[in-house]
Amino acid sequence: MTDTEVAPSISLARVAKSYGAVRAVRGVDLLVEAGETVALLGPNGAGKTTTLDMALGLVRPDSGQVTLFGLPPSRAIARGLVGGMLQTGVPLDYLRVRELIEVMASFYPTPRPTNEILELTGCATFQGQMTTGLSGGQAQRVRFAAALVGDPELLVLDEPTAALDVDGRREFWRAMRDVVAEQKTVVFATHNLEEADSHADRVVVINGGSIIADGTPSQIKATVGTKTIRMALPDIDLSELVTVAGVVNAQRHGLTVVLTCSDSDRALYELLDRYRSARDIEVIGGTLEEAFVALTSEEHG
Ligand SMILES: Nc1ncnc2c1ncn2[C@@H]1O[C@H](COP(=O)(O)OP(=O)(O)OP(=O)(O)O)[C@@H](O)[C@H]1O
Repeated sequence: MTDTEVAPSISLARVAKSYGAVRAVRGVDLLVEAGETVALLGPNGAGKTTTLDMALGLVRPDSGQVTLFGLPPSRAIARGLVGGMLQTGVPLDYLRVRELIEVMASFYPTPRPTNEILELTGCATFQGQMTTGLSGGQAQRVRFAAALVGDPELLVLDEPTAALDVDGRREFWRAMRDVVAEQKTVVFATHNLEEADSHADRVVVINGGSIIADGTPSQIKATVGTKTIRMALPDIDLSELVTVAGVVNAQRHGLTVVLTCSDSDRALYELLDRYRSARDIEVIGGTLEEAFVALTSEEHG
C-alpha cells in the first residue's frame, strides 16, 4: 500500500481524446498530489468532463496514460480510494434515499456510517423520500452522499453545485470544508469563477482541450496582470506614467490617476521613488473573472 501513499492522487500524462473531428482533450498533463483541492475551471465545452471521465476510467483516452494513486483507475476505484459525483450521476432507482446510501455503503470496504453521511450532505431531512421524486437540488445532494459514503481518499466532482440554489451551494461548500479538513484530495470542475477562487487552493484553467494556466488563484490573477493602482497625482503627464516599469495603461480622473499594471509591486516602487507628492495610494487586486476572461479569450490551438 505504500505506493498509494506516495503516488500522486491523479496522474494524467499526455492524455488526449477526440470525438470524431472534435478534439475534446489535446494532450493534457496533470498531477494532483494528496491533500490538494483543485478546481478545473473552463467555459462550456472546454474539455472538463472529458478530462474527469478519463481520470476515472469512464472514457478511454485515445492516447496517454492515466493513473490514480499509481494504479489503473479501475483498480483504485475497486479499492474504494475514489468517489465520483458526475454529471451523469448515480442511477436513482426505486429506493428511499436512506436505502440507496445503505446499498452504496455495502459496496465499500470501509464505508462511513449512513447517519453521518446523511447529516453531512443535508440528506437527513428527506431520507425517507423515494429517490425517483427528488428535486434537482435534492438529487444533487444524494449524489454527493453516494460519492462520500465509501470514505474515499480522492473525490472527483463534475460541476457539483450546478443544480443548487444559493442556500444549497452554501451548504454544499460547508460540507466540503469538513471533507477538505480530513486531508482528502478534491478535484472539482466548474465554470463558476467565484467557487474556484473561494474553494480551491489550486486552479487549473482549461480551454479548447488544453491546460492554459495552473496555479493558486492569486497566481492565475497575476499571470494576466489585472492589478490597478490608484493615486492622487496632479500635474503628471499620462505619457510619462506609462513609461514606469510594470504599468501598461494610465488614465486620469481629475487629480487621480488609475494605472493598470502587469507588475504592480515593481510599478509601485518606481512610482514612489519618482513622485514623492503621490497621496491616497490604493492597490486593487484583479478578480479571477478578469483573469479568466483574458486567458480564455486568447487564441489557443
Ligand atoms: N460523447 C460525446 N460525443 C461527441 N462529442 C462530445 C462528447 N462528449 C463531449 N464532446 C465534445 O467534446 C468537447 C468537450 O466537452 P466536455 O463535455 O468535456 O466539456 P466541458 O468543459 O465539460 O463542458 P460543460 O461545461 O459544457 O460540461 C465539446 O466540444 C463537446 O461537444
